[in-house]
Amino acid sequence: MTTNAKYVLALDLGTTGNRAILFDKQGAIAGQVYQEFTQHYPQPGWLEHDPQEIWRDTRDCMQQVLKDKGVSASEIAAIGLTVQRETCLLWDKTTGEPLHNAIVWQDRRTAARCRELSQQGHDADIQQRTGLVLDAYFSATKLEWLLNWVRQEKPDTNFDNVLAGTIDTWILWNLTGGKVHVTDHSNASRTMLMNLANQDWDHSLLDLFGIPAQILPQIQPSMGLFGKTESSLLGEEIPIMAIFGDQQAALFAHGCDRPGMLKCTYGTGCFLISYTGKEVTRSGNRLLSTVAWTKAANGSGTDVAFALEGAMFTTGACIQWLRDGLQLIESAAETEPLARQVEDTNGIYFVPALSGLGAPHWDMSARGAFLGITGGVKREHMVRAVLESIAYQVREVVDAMNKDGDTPIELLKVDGGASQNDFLMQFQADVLNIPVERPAVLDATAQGAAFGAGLAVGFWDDYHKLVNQTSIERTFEPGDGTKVAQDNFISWQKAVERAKNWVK
Ligand SMILES: Nc1ncnc2c1ncn2[C@@H]1O[C@H](COP(=O)(O)OP(=O)(O)O)[C@@H](O)[C@H]1O
Ligand SMILES: O=P(O)(O)OC[C@H](O)CO
Repeated sequence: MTTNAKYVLALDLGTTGNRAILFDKQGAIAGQVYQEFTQHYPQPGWLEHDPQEIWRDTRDCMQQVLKDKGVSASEIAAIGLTVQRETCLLWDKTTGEPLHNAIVWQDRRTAARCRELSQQGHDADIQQRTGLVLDAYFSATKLEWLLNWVRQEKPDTNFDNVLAGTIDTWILWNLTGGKVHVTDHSNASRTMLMNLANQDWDHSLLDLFGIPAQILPQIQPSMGLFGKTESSLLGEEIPIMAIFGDQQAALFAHGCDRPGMLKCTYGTGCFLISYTGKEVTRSGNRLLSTVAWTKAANGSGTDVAFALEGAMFTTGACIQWLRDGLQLIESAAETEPLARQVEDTNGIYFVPALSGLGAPHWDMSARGAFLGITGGVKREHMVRAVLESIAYQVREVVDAMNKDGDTPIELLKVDGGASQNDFLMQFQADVLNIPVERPAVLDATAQGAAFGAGLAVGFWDDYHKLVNQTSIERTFEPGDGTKVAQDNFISWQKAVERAKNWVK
């Protein structure tokens, strides 16, 4: 680390947009640049991203934030990278060209393949090995699909030149000028190809999905040196010192490093994660066992922290759909005043299953629905019903976590883009009947990546001091709406049952 290091640079590459954020020595945001990017929907239930667009935006955001703030590369101690998980791609290492768009975690094109694997009796074995529920959400069947597509559409492809990876691996490879092909344990644990017991690629699963081991990246601890940026990128080499899946990064930023501590991130989807300790904990209620983060142990080996997770696929994505699909609103922020203009939803319920349902249902064939529409329903009711449905989903996952754990959840720590919606947060506190605590820095994913990188490079030295200085901006206490919200939750669950198994 250079002596004049003043910042850590976090690259937070989400499903909706990419961000570069500078964090100063106090752990506060010193500057940021954000760019939303294109969602490609080639068929119903499919979703792709252009990997080159993600890389270009990442590079531009990085260069722009330095320029805006007049910061030089020598002032950056390290880079921390955090990404949307499971989304994966193949590329040619000689040309750097992707062979196909990246298939996004929300994409359901491999649902039939998952059902086939389930009929063949693979569920329990896959869950035992990976901690995950057999579902199209994870990378394994997406990579299988991509490989089959290449074999069919580009039969001359030389697979010795093909590399595979999740978004962290793709960006790391580009940041390092094509030198480093690596991922970290938190991202690898979401591929459905990593064995939780030894945190390495599971060869029987690679065989099952027909994935050649040599195209996969090496797996490294989440905190430690991954490589250095190519000097032409920012003027000087900068070490990349941390990589996390974005949801695990947020857990790290919230200081959740003791069993029972948990957080919920409200982004494109909602992800409730609870730190469980140094051993794998298994859920009896269809939650995922996953790696929280890892670091090289003193001496030898790796220290591994595990978590339980409830993943809800489309929450902020439904707000984007109101804006871009239905064109019912002009901005996400507008949902709050609109929802407040009406007393209730006028009897309608929204099922936010735009990409099927994740935890605790795991129904790949559920689809979104408005139920209970009558002639008096206005756009304000529809907007309100969408916001309420986000909170109801979180309630279902909190219920599942409560069934799994010995101690009931008494507080929900939140973050993410949609957590800035006060109406939603108050409704969340009401429907859970517990307080909801919102930090001043809503981008906990970026903060987690920065903290991991800064601690690994010695820019900061005390994790607990760092996370404790993050201030709470507001706590939402359960209010007058609690009884009604809880009654309506029961009706909403009935609506969800109607929308399940929709696509045959
Ligand atoms: N005020 C708001 N009310 C509701 N949703 C919001 C609000 N602001 C942002 N969002 C939603 O939050 C999401 C973006 O949050 P972010 O944490 O950046 O997501 P990601 O990391 O998935 O890209 C978008 O889906 C957007 O619609
Ligand atoms: O893009 P986000 O922040 O909603 O996160 C996406 C998750 O990582 C998908 O598992």
